[in-house]
Amino acid sequence: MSSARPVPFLKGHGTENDFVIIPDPDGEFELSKEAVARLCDRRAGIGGDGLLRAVRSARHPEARGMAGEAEWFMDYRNSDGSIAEMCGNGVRVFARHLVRAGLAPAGELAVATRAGIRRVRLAADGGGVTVGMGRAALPAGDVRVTVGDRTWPARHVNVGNPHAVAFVDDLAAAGPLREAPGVAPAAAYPQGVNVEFVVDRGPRHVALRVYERGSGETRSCGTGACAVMVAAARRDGADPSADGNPVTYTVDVPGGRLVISEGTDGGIEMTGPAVIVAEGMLDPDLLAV
Ligand SMILES: N[C@@H](CCC[C@H](N)C(=O)O)C(=O)O
Repeated sequence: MSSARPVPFLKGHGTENDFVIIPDPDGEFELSKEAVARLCDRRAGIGGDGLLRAVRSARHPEARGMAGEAEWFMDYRNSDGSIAEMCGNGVRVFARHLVRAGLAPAGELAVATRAGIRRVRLAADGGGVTVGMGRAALPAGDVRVTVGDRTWPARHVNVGNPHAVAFVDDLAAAGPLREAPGVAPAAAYPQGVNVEFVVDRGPRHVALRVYERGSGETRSCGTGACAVMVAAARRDGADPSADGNPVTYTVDVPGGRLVISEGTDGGIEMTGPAVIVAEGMLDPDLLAV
């Protein structure tokens, strides 16, 4: 242990997509890729699908321009230490942490992310958390997802981060997902991609498995669930901005359930749980890797 002070951390999850949270209001910590991977390691660290660093927007170069609207910046990292634009489950957990720690009032709060500002609604005493996830973009062009000798057509959906959504007959058909599925054409996703496999469960009710860029298969992905909702709505002929009616889908993930709506302005809202399960102190050497 070095002479540096221990560093506070928390652990939380949203539909079992789990995160290490590092409060860093003044942006003091240089978190290397290696340090994040170590913290997210389930044996050598705390363990998590990703890491959320809570920095005041005014103290982070990527968020300074949003500081007037959003006091806090969610610096999100995948478990391999790579940076991502946005995390839908993470932003709910992030908001839960801020309110629980008295750093933001319950009600509506704006969070700065690399994909822009996200507005989150939550009560002080727990319950579901609702996030305005912005609009989805659906770039044209055919995309295909391959696992072993199976290939499925997929829909390219961007909800701040990139997704390939494949409708399948059976979630087990994707196999154990120990490796990233193949996605073609690679040029469609120059920064890599998150892949969702989806089955129908009933009218406007789907279930998914996800292989996340930078984290592998996880128990849930909030942005992935939003991408799936939009892909399912378009497949089902529902386009709220063209039809004038909002559309709501229930999206089951291995770790729980998310409810997702697309409004007539194209804005997506996601509601789901956000739980803090532990807090403690880290050996500062872990951050210095
Ligand atoms: N689990 C997240 C998504 C995290 C980022 C993703 N792996 C990426 O690299 O884009 C979610 O809940 O949205």
